[in-house]
Amino acid sequence: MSERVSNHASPLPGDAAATRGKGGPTAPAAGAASQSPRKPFRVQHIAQAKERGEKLVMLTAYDAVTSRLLDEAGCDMLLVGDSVGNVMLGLDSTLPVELDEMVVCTRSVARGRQYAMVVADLPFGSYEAGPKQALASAARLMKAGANAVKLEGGRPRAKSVRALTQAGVPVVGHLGFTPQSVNMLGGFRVQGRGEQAAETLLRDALALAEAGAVAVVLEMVPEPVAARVTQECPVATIGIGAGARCDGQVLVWTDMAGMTGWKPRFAKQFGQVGAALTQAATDYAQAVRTGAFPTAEHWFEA
Ligand SMILES: Nc1nc2c(c(=O)[nH]1)N[C@@H](CNc1ccc(C(=O)N[C@@H](CCC(=O)O)C(=O)O)cc1)CN2
Ligand SMILES: CC(C)(CO)C(=O)C(=O)O
Ligand SMILES: [Mg+2]
Repeated sequence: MSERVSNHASPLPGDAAATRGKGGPTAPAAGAASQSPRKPFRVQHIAQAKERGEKLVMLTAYDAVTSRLLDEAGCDMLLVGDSVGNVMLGLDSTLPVELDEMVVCTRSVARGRQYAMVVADLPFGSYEAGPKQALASAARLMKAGANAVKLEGGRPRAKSVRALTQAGVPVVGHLGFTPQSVNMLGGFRVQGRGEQAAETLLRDALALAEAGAVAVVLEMVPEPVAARVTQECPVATIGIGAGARCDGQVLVWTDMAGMTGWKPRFAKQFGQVGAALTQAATDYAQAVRTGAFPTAEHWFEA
């Protein structure tokens, strides 16, 4: 059985914590005798998935603890998104996020996972000046443990995508609504509506693929347009608010897990982790105040 299929087998069976970190990245999961062991998801598996019609699964992650949990869930790729600005830093856009901050998050996520491929966003201002700047910034993310970088934009980025690719840095593109350009795009709006805009989007995707991009994220693109790009573009598309006919899907993990009250319309809550966390903290607070915690098992005798 192929490597790729094994990545779709259920994640670490049994007690994942017990097997974690003991045998290195290709260690077979305990009790998986009939299945081939899960192997690290690598760049060639992206093309393999598109070819076979197997969906790519990507979530964002910003720290080691979350990285470990999402890796155990069987995610193919973890995106260290500049959405860390919105989600973790309390900002209202991704623009203020610094490369130094992305480096810290990337290092944390890379340490937390075992199998998932780590893709790190190049933040606003760290690559737009051209291939030299893009390579210098990407190198910092790769040294921090990223396996690929993501950058926003189409044809104007083609030269940089080529330079990074030739330097050994896999690049994921990002088209449609590109949050770093929110000021130019005039708000959080669907992109690629209308024949001409759709054509532009397709040309941008083809240019990124031609320049060596290994995948392209499509954000807030009309469903039929994303489907057409997916069909005509030789590299995998990963959609967010772009319909089900993309080669894969990505969501911001806190949106997916139900950590916040607000979420974009394109996100779905697959759990109520926010409510669970609040409940746990409420129980803790009550236990402290009533003296129910700690008890002897949590303290030390002389
Ligand atoms: N947490 C969260 N933060 C994010 C993203 C995310 O994925 N989730 N992704 C990036 C930003 N992208 C968006 C995309 C859309 C919106 C948005 O505000 N959408 C409105 C309006 C959309 C419309 O109809 O035009 C809605 O109701 O869904 C906000 C940030 C970075 N920050
Ligand atoms: C997931 C995605 C594509 C949303 O804009 C992203 O780039 C991020 O989280 O930073
Ligand atoms: Mg981003």
